[in-house]
Amino acid sequence: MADALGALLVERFSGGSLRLGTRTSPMAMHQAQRVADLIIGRAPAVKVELIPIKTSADLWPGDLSELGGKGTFTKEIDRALMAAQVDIAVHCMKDVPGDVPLPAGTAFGAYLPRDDVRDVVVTRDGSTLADLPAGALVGTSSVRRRAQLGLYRPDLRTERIRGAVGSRVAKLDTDGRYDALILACAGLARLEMLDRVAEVLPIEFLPADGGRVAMVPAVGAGIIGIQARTADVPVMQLLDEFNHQPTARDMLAERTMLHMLRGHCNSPIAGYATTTPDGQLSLFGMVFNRDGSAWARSLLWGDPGDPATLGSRVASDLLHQGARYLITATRK
Ligand SMILES: NCc1[nH]cc(CCC(=O)O)c1CC(=O)O
Repeated sequence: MADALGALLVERFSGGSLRLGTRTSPMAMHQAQRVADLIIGRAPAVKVELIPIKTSADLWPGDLSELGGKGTFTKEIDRALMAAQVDIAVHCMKDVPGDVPLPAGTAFGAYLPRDDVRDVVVTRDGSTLADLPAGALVGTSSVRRRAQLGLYRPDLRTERIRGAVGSRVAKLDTDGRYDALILACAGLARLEMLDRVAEVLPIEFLPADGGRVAMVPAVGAGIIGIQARTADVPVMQLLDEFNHQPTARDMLAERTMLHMLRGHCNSPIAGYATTTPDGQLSLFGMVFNRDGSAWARSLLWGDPGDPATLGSRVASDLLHQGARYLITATRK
């Protein structure tokens, strides 16, 4: 069979290379290389070039909420994509804002199969959260993680820690300030640092589980999305071949919920969709106040053919429970 798309891509990039925009951290570069390898595997005649782009979030050492919040991880890359300085952009979906529309004329054409969604505990000596005494200091910049720690372990203290994942772990090891970090399992896996995982946190609180701290994942956790210009037909067709349907379903359910909650980047919102063994799509959503002492939660099932409806049902349920109040109360 003639490879029509292959030929189309060769023609499209005959004058140069397919340029892939990415953030510059080791984790981002690893993800970008994964996407580059996929493209090279599919269309070996097309040259692929990684274009590392520093975003305002990477350049700003302080609190992200002071930077204006919206899209600090994506703004500069969005701009390069719209100006056709890059042809695709690779993002952690967790970092793509839910309260602003995607830049006009761009869309996520592919989601790669979802990686582990769970958060993990990293300590110097491998001790778990249960081992940490009252007053121990946990490093995390995530309002979602802080609220859930507050809900289950209000005796622990938390403090913001920023920077690339590898440098956070180095800081934990060397400066003795933090007793533990909470990080994404997927990020550590991409950095080949899974040996540092002291405890994988469950995504649900189960008394039978010894009452361990639960961490409902962030919307989009473990999902790499590939964005392109919708008018760029050959590229959009290529992305469509890479798109993993079950992951795309999860993503649509979770992000519909996030849009309807109008969550800003500083709102403690968690959401996790998955296909259950009986073929239904489930979505678990939670919204917290800052210290986790107040929250709303919803778990609903729906038709896997219509993830958006499930997302909006869970959002409505959360809104009926006062989610909007929780979100506005956490806005700075
Ligand atoms: N906010 C940073 C960020 N964005 C995505 C990941 C990990 C990979 C993922 O969940 O997609 C991380 C690191 C972390 O939270 O520890």
